Amino acid sequence: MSVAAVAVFCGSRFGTRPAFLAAAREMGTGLGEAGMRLVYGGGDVGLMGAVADATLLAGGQVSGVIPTFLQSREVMHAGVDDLTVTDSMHSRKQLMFARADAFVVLPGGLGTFDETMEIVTWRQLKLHDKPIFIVNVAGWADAMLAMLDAAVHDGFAETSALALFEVVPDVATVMARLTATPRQPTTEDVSRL
Ligand SMILES: Nc1ncnc2c1ncn2[C@@H]1O[C@H](COP(=O)(O)O)[C@@H](O)[C@H]1O
Repeated sequence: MSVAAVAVFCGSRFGTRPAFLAAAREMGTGLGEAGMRLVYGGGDVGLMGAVADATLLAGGQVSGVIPTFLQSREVMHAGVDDLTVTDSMHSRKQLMFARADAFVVLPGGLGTFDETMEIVTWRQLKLHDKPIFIVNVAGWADAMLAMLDAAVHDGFAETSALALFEVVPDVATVMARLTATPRQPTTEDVSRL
């Protein structure tokens, strides 16, 4: 069975290039059409909102997880099937992790970098073994990937750290990989965080 639920990390802004919004919409449409549930940050802003809107438009299911203090800043999405309000950023991230079988990173800013590094380092610590895909739309992730390469070059990470995630060029490729990826167990992972 392929993955059932996919957490998407991406920007709360649209970014400057049209390719970013196009990728977010394509991602949401792909998940909806594939019958995979979107797990995301629960906001109705930027690329986050665009992924959720496109998933819903394609007939898909959406789980949003938003902390109380961001409810107004990220404009909690009123249209999602299942919206959970958490008491902290940490519990938001933990719940998103628990609900997802795989992680997809689309273009974004500091929050997206934080979420990406956390889920990668949790895998490095063997707290989970769920697949992580970084979609390098229009090269937006080049600088982040260069930083990781530098960590290996400078002796702060093993070369094997670069295999904790997979870099794909576009949404079509990540959808093909998600479809081919068997579902991983979820509950045991959560209890160790
Ligand atoms: N420090 C943060 N840790 C986790 N998540 C964060 C943090 N700062 C912002 N976020 C969330 O990430 C997404 C995207 O943020 P961008 O900065 O636009 O990439 C958003 O839901 C933030 O709440």
